[in-house]
Amino acid sequence: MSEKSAFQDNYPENVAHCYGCGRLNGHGHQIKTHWDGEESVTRYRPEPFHTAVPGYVYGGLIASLIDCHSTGTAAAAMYRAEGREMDTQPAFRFVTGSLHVDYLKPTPIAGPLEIRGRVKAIQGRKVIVESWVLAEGVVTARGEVTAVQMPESFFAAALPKPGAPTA
Ligand SMILES: CCCCCCCCCC(=O)SCCNC(=O)CCNC(=O)[C@H](O)C(C)(C)COP(=O)(O)OP(=O)(O)OC[C@H]1O[C@@H](n2cnc3c(N)ncnc32)[C@H](O)[C@@H]1OP(=O)(O)O
Repeated sequence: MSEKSAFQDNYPENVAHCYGCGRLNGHGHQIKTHWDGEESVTRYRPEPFHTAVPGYVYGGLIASLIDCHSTGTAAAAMYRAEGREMDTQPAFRFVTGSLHVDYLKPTPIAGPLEIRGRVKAIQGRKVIVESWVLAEGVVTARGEVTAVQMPESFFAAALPKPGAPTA
């Protein structure tokens, strides 16, 4: 992996459609996360339609940014722990087990946001990541995600059952 490529650019194609972080989801946020020393960092510019109260960002977007920033950080941390590049096999794939967000201050919608994360613990198949959202250097939200390595059954469950009606 080049130092410049984002964590999400290395996700295998079959997990690259996530609304928050999938590079193959044209309707999604397509966040890009990198290491900055021991911290991970994502920069994201909200759009006017991400409004909660005029002038401020919708909390669901903030939760989504924390979520995908943190699951990406979890995956990158597991590669780091094994001394492996993110484009090597077998791939680590993480999903959200739990997502907690504290909204500390209204988040201004004008200007870019920075999401920063730090790994609190790696425990077996689980990585706990603490993340912060900053607007103009001020922390407006804090989150904690327990990311769990995705079991293979996750893929099987997503496949339509033979004979099942389609929407
Ligand atoms: C890197 C590529 C990533 C690309 C996609 C990123 C998308 C990320 C953002 C998302 O939106 S993901 C979608 C939302 N999340 C889900 O739909 C997950 C639904 N839940 C599940 O599929 C399963 O419950 C889960 C995979 C999370 C856990 O099932 P397992 O059968 O693997 O759990 P298991 O019982 O073996 O527990 C493994 C460890 O995780 C812990 N754990 C399980 N569920 C948890 C939970 N919900 N919260 C916190 N911890 C949890 C569990 O306690 C245990 O810890 P310990 O080893 O310390 O005992």
